[in-house]
Amino acid sequence: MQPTQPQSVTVLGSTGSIGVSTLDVLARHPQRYSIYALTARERIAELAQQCRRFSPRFAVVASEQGAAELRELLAGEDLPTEILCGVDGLCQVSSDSQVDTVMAAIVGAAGLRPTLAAVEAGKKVLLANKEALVMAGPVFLRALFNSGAQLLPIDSEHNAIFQCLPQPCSNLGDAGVEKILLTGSGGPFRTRAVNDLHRVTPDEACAHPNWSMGRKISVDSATMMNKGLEFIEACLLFNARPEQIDVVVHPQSIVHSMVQYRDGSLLAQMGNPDMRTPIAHALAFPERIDSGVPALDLITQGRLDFEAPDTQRFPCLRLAREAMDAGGSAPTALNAANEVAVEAFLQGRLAFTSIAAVIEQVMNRAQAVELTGLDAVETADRHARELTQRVLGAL
Ligand SMILES: NC(=O)C1=CN([C@@H]2O[C@H](COP(=O)(O)OP(=O)(O)OC[C@H]3O[C@@H](n4cnc5c(N)ncnc54)[C@H](OP(=O)(O)O)[C@@H]3O)[C@@H](O)[C@H]2O)C=CC1
Ligand SMILES: CC(=O)[C@@H](O)[C@H](O)COP(=O)(O)O
Ligand SMILES: [Mn+2]
Repeated sequence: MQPTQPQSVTVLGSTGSIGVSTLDVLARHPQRYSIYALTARERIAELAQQCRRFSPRFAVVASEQGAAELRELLAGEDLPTEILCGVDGLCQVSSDSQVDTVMAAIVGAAGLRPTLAAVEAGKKVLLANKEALVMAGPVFLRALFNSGAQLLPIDSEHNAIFQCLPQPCSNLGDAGVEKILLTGSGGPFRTRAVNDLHRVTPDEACAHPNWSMGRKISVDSATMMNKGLEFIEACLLFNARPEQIDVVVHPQSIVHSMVQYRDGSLLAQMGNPDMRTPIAHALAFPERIDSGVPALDLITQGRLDFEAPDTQRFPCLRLAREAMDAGGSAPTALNAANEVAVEAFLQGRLAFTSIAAVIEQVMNRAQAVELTGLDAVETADRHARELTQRVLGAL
C-alpha cells in the first residue's frame, strides 16, 4: 500500500557512506519519500551535487565558511534550497514540524544533539550513529520514552536482531529470548600475526574485508571496538542484560546477527553485506521495499564460518564490557577516548595497538558519574577527551 503523501526525510550526514546509501534507496521510491534536508561537514562539492539532484528544502554545513562555499557553488541555479550552518541548523532540520523521518548518519559524538533533537520532536528516527546512543545511554532512552519517537536500528547487526525479534518486544524474557548473538567479521586483522599489528597503517586498517564504510568505523572494526560499541548499543536498544549478549565472529558478514529462543530456535537475518538492506527495511517498516541489493545466493556463497572472538588480540571488546558494567558515564568516556585515539591513529600519531592501550588508561582514570541529562553527558565527554589528549601527550 502506497502512502498518499510522501514521507519527508532529513538525512544527517548525507555525504557519508550511510548517507549516500540512504539517498540511493530514497531515489528508488520518489512517490514514497521526499527529501527535506541534507547535511555535511566538509565534502561541500558532494553536497552541492546532492542538492542539484534532490532539491532539498535545506542544506546544512558545519561552518560559515562551508556555507559560503556551498552558496557560491549553487549560485545562479534555480533550487529551493536554503543553506544553514552549525549545530543549530542541524537541530532545526531534525526537529522541524515538516519532517517525518530523520536518518541519523553523522559519525561520532557530533551527531548527538541533532539526533536527540529528532527524538525529542517525536520523529521516526533511523539510527546509524551508534556513538550518540552509546555516549548518552539513559538520557537518550529517557528522551525516547518521553516523546514517543520511533527508533529503528540501521546498524546491520541491530537491524538484524530487530528483524529476528517479535514486534513490539519490550522484554526479552517474556518473548522467550535466551541470547542475542551479535556477529562481527573480526575485521582486516583477524588472522594477521599479532606481532605485526603495531605497524599496520591507516589504509590497511580501513580496508574492511566485506563492508565499504567511513574511515572511523572501519578502524573500529579493525580494533573490534565497533563490536564493543555495538554490544552497548544492543544492551540499550533491546533492554538486554550484558550476559544475554554473546559476540560471535563470522568472517563472511552474511549472517548479520541472531536471536536464540528458549525452545532451541536460532533465528538469523542474512543478506549480502550492503547497508541498503537495513536502510530500506527501516525506512519502510513494517512494509518491505526494493533496496537495490541483489538476493543472497547461498550456493555461490558456499560456506558460513563462526568462531569465538580472540579477546587477547582485541582488548577493546573487554573494555566495552567493563564500561557497560561500570555504568553511568563510563560508556561516554569509552566512546570519547576511542574517538580521540582513532583520530590520532588516522593522522599517523598513534600506533594501531596503542588505541586500546590509550583507551584503557583513560578508563582507569576517568571518574564514572551519573548521566542526569545532556549537560552531564557533554561534560563527561569533554573530560574524557581532555584526559585522552593528556594520555596521548605523555606517550
Ligand atoms: N558505513 C557503514 O556501513 C555503517 C556506519 N554506521 C554508523 O553510521 C555513522 C556514519 O558512518 P559512515 O557513513 O561510515 O561515516 P562517514 O565518515 O562516511 O560519513 C559521516 C558523515 O557525517 C558528516 N560529519 C562528520 N563529522 C561531522 C560533524 N562534526 N558535524 C556534522 N557532520 C559531520 C560527514 O560529512 P563530510 O562528508 O562532509 O565529512 C558525513 O556526511 C557512524 O556512526 C557509523 O558508526 C553503522 C553501521 C554501518
Ligand atoms: C555494516 C555494519 O553494521 C558495520 O558495523 C559492520 O558490522 C562492521 O563490520 P565488523 O563486523 O567487522 O565490525
Ligand atoms: Mn554494525
